[in-house]
Amino acid sequence: MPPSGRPRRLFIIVNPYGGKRSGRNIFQNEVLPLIEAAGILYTMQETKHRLHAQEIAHSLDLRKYDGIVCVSGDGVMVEVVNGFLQREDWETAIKVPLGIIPAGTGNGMAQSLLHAAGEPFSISNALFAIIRGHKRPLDVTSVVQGKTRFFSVLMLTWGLVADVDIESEKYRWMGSARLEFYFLLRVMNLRRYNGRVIFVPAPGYEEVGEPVEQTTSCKQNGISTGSQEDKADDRNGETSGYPGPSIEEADLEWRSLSGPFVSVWLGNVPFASEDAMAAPKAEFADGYLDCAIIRDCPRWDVLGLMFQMKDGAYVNSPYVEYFKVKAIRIEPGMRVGSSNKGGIIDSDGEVIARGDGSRAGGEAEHLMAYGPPIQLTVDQGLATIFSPKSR
Ligand SMILES: Nc1ncnc2c1ncn2[C@@H]1O[C@H](COP(=O)(O)OP(=O)(O)OP(=O)(O)O)[C@@H](O)[C@H]1O
Repeated sequence: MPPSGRPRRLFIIVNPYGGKRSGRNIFQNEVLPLIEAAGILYTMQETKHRLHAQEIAHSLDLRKYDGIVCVSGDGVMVEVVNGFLQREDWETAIKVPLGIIPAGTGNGMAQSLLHAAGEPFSISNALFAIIRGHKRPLDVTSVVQGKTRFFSVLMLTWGLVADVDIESEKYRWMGSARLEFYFLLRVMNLRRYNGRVIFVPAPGYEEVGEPVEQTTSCKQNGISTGSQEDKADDRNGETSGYPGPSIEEADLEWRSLSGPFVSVWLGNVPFASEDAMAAPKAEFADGYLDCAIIRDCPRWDVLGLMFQMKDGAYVNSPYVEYFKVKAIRIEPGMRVGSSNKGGIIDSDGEVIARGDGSRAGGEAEHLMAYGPPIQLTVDQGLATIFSPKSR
């Protein structure tokens, strides 16, 4: 990379399938002319299937490029992060700057970056950020259950939001109205999930929830902690690459909130999509996750909260508990009134656990089981992302 920080050589991954299937057009008509005018050399590759971007990021010769740009939704960029962190040379790989040109349904990262710099959401603004070469560090969250890991840079949802996002897929023929339609259906028949979240609060949030007696260790809960022992297991076992941050249980003050929950939303960046500011106080590299949790809430108030999502004002409601954590463990339970129906846990658009007894047509087996605890730990500023210069 030249001293100016401007990239000279980029690897560009285009998802022709995401969003309105416009990735290829956006690349040809909006990205290519500006990349060429800026004198940037590039290699372009279209994704051919799910997890293709992860495979590319896992095997690419990164010495040849100053950055990897995704013309896609958030999902493909998250695959790239996971591919980087599964490499033997993950420590170098994860420092390769990522760029995002919004071409998906969920464009939360692009909107978060542009909004933070006071710039309107547009493809050209996202592209200028990459060409200018400004960068910022980005937190990476390790989502862990036993020896299974997923790396997230955006969010994790359990309860109402995950149910609406995932279960409304069957109404895709409605276009974007499917989300509002299904949300209304869910509000009229509001589900609440039993369970508990335990967490290490960020400074300033030490009073949230109840203190937890530290008698159960992560190990007993089936959580791999990134300890020396786990790192040895990783070397011998199926996992190579980044083992996740190390957390020393005994030194941490854990607190808890018990369900039932209507919605649990954990965010690393402010926007979940172009028009949903789910975590208004989230920062890219503060080393914390923002939690917005709704427990008891009358159903028509839930509806009101959704109308205040655009600018993040919903977090001021007395029905929303909003706080920051360094680590959080979700212990997901069954729906209130049911002994066998659990919910959905979705991280960065990927269903990672599903306890509702169904598997949508063609959906791959889920990464994690619904029921055992799932732990999230944040690694401050581990990744790097091209970003418009902050104000
Ligand atoms: N050629 C392809 N065929 C099918 N799926 C693909 C292809 N290329 C990528 N994918 C998958 O498409 C999914 C969504 O991609 P992307 O991140 O671009 O959009 P999104 O906004 O997250 O989701 P979507 O627009 O599909 O709702 C990813 O899980 C990715 O693995």
